[in-house]
Amino acid sequence: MSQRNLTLLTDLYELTMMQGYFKEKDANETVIFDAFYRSNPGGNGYAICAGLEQVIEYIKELEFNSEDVDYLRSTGLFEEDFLEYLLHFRFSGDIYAIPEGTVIFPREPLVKVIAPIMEAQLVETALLTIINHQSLIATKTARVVYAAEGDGVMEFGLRRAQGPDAGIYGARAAMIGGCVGTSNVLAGKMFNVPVKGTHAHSWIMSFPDELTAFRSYAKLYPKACILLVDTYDTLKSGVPNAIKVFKEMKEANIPLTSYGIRLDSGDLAYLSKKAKKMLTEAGFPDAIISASNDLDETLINSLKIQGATINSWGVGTNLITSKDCPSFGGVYKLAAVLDRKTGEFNPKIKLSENAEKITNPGNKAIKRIYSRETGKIIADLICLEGEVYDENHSLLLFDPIETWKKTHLAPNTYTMRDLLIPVFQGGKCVYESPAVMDIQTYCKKELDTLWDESRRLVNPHEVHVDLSKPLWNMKNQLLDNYHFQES
Ligand SMILES: Nc1ncnc2c1ncn2[C@@H]1O[C@H](COP(=O)(O)OP(=O)(O)OP(=O)(O)O)[C@@H](O)[C@H]1O
Ligand SMILES: O=P(O)(O)OC[C@H]1O[C@H](OP(=O)(O)OP(=O)(O)O)[C@H](O)[C@@H]1O
Ligand SMILES: O=C(O)c1cccnc1
Repeated sequence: MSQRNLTLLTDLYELTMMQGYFKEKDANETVIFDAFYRSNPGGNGYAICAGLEQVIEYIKELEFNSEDVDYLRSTGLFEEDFLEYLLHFRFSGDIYAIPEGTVIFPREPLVKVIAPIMEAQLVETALLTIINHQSLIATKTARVVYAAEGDGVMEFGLRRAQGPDAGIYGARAAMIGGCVGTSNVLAGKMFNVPVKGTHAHSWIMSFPDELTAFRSYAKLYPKACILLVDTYDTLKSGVPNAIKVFKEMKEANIPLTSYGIRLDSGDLAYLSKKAKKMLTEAGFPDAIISASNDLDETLINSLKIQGATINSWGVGTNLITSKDCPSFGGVYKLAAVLDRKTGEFNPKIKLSENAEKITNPGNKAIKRIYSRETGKIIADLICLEGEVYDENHSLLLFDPIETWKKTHLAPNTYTMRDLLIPVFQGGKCVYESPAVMDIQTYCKKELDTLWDESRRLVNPHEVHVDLSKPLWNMKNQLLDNYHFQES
């Protein structure tokens, strides 16, 4: 929540390293850090990035107050000159980021921080916790919404979220990923997104009988009258009583605009088909049949295959916790250090036994390449800042590991777009976050740029993320230099 001071929301080592930079190094040395992730969550073919607005709020409000400094002093780890520096600390650097709601792929920088090393180091933890959480939930939601094949998906997870923050910002991310509404009222207010809901079993149980409970609900909420039919017996009591109430509404000339039932237990395929038949025969073919009960994309997909007649889905636990894949795995790595003498960035690389974990050095940009004919993504190209491409020329892409795998794009058959946009310049925010519902609209368009092969839930086709020749050369040069030093 934006009013809180999140300045100390960091791992202790960021602060101990900051003090080290302050004392042992040129504290103002400008560096580049990249935030990126290594593999798509939950076996998905892509991810949706989310959380930038909260990162921006966090950076804008970064400020150590005297209580923060007193607390740090009490740890006994920090010296007075450093604590004094913290009292005047402000973020003064540049940040580039991929806008929220964009389809993203592994290894591409989602956020690039160019700042004095002490500042760039401090923001690592909060930036990652925000981006990792919201991107995870937005991606999970995109899968659930895909399985629902155009039916509305409501986010019902607050009660099962891992605490208030996960509930609030998870709801925000779920809206970005495509939910039609959330049951979370605070999220509705904070982000100006639709709030939706039905009623609980307790409502039915608090009345002497189910019919009276339904009648009372319909009287109060005739315009959004979804009745929960499984408290006692779905087909023998719940659905017949709901039909009775809908008939009474019809007879009283109350317009039946948004009305129907919610199933929350039992065999949802069987019950929905039976309920649909009963509602249709009673003259209510357009009644909404919504379902909930530990749903996720796999179950929704299975229910579709079984011919379930459900057309509205309430999804809680599995979505808000991303239960099958509980973390996003975004990391934040040093990519370059400015050489004050030359004014050039010296690229830095992190080595690993695992080729996937070797970082991409330098000051980078990302070009998204689309087919001019279909508008679909062909590949992403990570290149060095300043590389110039011309869509009127041919383009040769190659796999950065299996370099013999090449794709040749003929002139004028593709278009290119820069993914990273300026967010902070010299410490000043230069970007205004769109409204969440506008991000959702943008995200839907983004998802349309994926081939269906990359959207399918199981074993999706991986979109290629290639390196430009200059970046590939730089990376290999650094690897060679390292091995040369070793030998
Ligand atoms: N036709 C179906 N195919 C696959 N899964 C289903 C089907 N119908 C329901 N499910 C799912 O099976 C799981 C268990 O449902 P089950 O009916 O066993 O328990 P329940 O009726 O929810 O009992 P409870 O009253 O304790 O909630 C839920 O996740 C539910 O969504
Ligand atoms: O199953 P989820 O995907 O997590 O969706 C949210 C669940 O929360 C409610 O159940 P709960 O038992 O908490 O309350 P209720 O009495 O309203 O059913 C609702 O009926 C759903 O089953
Ligand atoms: O409004 C609902 O039906 C609802 C809200 C939260 C959790 N389960 C259901």
